[in-house]
Amino acid sequence: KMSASNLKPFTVLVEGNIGSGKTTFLEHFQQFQDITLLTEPVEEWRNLKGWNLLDLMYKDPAKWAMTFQSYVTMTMLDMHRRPTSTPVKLMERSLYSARYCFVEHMMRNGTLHPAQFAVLDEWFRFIHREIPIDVDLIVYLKTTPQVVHDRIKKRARSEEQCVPLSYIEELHKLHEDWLVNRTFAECPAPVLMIDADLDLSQITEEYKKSEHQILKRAVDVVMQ
Ligand SMILES: Cc1cc2cn([C@H]3C[C@H](O)[C@@H](CO)O3)c(=O)nc2[nH]1
Repeated sequence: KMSASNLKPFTVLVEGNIGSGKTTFLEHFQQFQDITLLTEPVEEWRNLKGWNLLDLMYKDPAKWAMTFQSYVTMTMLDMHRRPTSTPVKLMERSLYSARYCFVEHMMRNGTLHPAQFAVLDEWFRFIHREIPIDVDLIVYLKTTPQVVHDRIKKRARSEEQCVPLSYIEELHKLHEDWLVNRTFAECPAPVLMIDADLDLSQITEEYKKSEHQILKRAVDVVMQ
């Protein structure tokens, strides 16, 4: 029974590298009224009381990565905890990709000082232990670094223009280790992989496949 104030909607995390088409994927599901879409709050990261934390972070990572990632953590927790009245909730990225992809990368490459990493890691562990975060499915938009690097250039989001291919490659490897190889971190839900290298015209077929899986699983879960 799909109660109106749905306490535990079927929650899907949409994960993938920068430029992998997450926002486009979410927009595809706007056609369904039974789904709440929560896109990544990039605009909040670009304007917190007038401060563009995203730009500050890209311009001087050593100085601003900690500030940026701690604000990202708060905005992600806000999204996880957002009550929805629909039976299905799609979220762009998560506390998990925040910790296992971005923070992990910034610690490994020395952008985050070990003491800063320790604080962010403790925040993640505390939240993970004390606050129920429900995830039922992860849709992984799998891409190759060169393809998304070209898209980032085309998309021309100003803050990202200096992002080197090496950064995209490292983020790709962390997504693969987390969601595919399962080498270093827990995966909180089953993973549905989508070939997101496909360009817009071809990818709608790919989305339709996931549509069936998402809506079918959602019905199974909610009708239990
Ligand atoms: C959870 C999470 C999302 C996220 C995005 N970003 C960056 C990558 C992109 O340039 C931009 C929008 O996704 O923000 C980041 O540095 N750290 C993040 N952590």
